[in-house]
Amino acid sequence: MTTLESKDVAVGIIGMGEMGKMYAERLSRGGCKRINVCDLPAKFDSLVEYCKDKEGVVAMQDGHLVSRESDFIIYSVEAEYLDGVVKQYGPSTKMGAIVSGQTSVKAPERAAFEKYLPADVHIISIHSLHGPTVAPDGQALILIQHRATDEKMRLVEQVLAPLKSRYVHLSYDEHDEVTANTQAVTHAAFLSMGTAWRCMKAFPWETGRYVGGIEVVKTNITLRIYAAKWHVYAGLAILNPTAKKQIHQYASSVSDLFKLMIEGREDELRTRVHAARDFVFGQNFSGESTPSSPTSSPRATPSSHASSILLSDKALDRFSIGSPSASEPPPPNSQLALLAMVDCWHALQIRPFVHLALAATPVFRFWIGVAEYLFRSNERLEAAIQAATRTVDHRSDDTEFLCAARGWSDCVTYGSFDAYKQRFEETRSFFEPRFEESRLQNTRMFKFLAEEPVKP
Ligand SMILES: NC(=O)C1=CN([C@@H]2O[C@H](COP(=O)(O)OP(=O)(O)OC[C@H]3O[C@@H](n4cnc5c(N)ncnc54)[C@H](OP(=O)(O)O)[C@@H]3O)[C@@H](O)[C@H]2O)C=CC1
Ligand SMILES: O=C(O)C(=O)Cc1ccc(O)cc1
Repeated sequence: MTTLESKDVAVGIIGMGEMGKMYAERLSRGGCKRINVCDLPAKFDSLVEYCKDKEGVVAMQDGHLVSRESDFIIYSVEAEYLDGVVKQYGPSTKMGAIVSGQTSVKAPERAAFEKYLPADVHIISIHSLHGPTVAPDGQALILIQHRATDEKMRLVEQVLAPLKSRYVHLSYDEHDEVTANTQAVTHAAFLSMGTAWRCMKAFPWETGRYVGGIEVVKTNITLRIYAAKWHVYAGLAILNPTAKKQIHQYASSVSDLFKLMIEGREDELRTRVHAARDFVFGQNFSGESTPSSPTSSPRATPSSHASSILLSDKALDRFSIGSPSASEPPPPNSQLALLAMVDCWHALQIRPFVHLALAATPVFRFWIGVAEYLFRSNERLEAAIQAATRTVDHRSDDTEFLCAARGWSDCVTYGSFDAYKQRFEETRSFFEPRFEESRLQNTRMFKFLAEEPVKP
């Protein structure tokens, strides 16, 4: 049998949604000679129209035809439907082909592949750690060599080279653990902020309370998530068993800290927040550090937090949306969402900077960046702790935030896609009139992040 060279590999894509299209376009522009694609048979005519001006991209009626004619087949469908789609088309896979999946959660993908694919095909899964509107260049692309020779692995690396992504080799289990720690719990925080603001019945940048600096990141990313497809977030949270645990801990951290806040237990709050800070950011994180807390983990070594993003207020202000009318500076924010995030990482012994170096999405990079902005300054952290226990400016928002975090956690724990969709769409409708404006600012803000080197 002759060895297939990457230039002769016929790629197949089943599911021509946003990610499928992004891959087809990149591979076509990169010189891939043949890319067989399909979506649902009912959308065949529009797919033919789409393929017209794409060199080498061939529309097919269904996944049977794609599977029979392709050497490297990528399933790029909703996580919830993957099992059924692989069941349907998997048995038609060409003998000796490599089968892959783009799904954001791998446990169900692995189960479906092992169950339905013929024994004579190879399995190498993939996952681009960015959304379809972010250029893949330099972004992490996870590769999972599950049932394949090293030679097939090299072939996949060559075929995907036009994406110019940074390859990260993981196992299926490692993938799901890392993405639960990075994506799922991060999304839970932003989804909860969005729900809370919707329940407050006001755009956050118009209340005078979420203006400038890291508040800009919070509002922009929240709107970015709600403008995207709900099934992507639902799938990676509901179908990843590790994610349930992380999201539940996040809600518990929000609840624990909120109770300390409203009961005015400032010292206890400070001790807990400092312990979390010391674990995540290390005890000697800056010249302004307070003495280490007795409860801090001995495992918090400087090497575990080697990289930082170091956002600055001024850099972020220019990405604001709306025209905040507040004539006075906003009242200090209790920063419950961020305090709880770092507390959650501490409770679960998660080292976010390890994930940052390994396999971070752009959204996660921003989220660590804002956490770091708050936690690496004693002055800012102390202002948040005092605002949390001594002022009531953010109490209503924080009350809604707690309800929202619990609500998202329950929804994920119960595993209800319908409830998830309904929750998501209620908040999506609230923010929708401002999506276009925030899309423009998000594009600029993410470009800024891409150009800003992670500082050693
Ligand atoms: N969007 C993102 O940011 C990222 C997504 N991913 C993952 O990639 C996968 C695809 O996501 P994305 O492209 O965003 O989602 P989309 O909804 O845009 O695309 C999925 C496509 O698959 C189609 N489809 C469903 N069933 C079949 C079938 N039986 N045969 C052929 N096509 C079918 C869908 O049709 P219909 O809409 O009619 O159901 C849709 O067009 C998901 O698993 C997601 O988790 C990974 C990285 C990033
Ligand atoms: O960066 C994020 O977390 C996003 O929201 C975009 C995203 C969504 C799903 C993925 O599987 C990968 C990236």
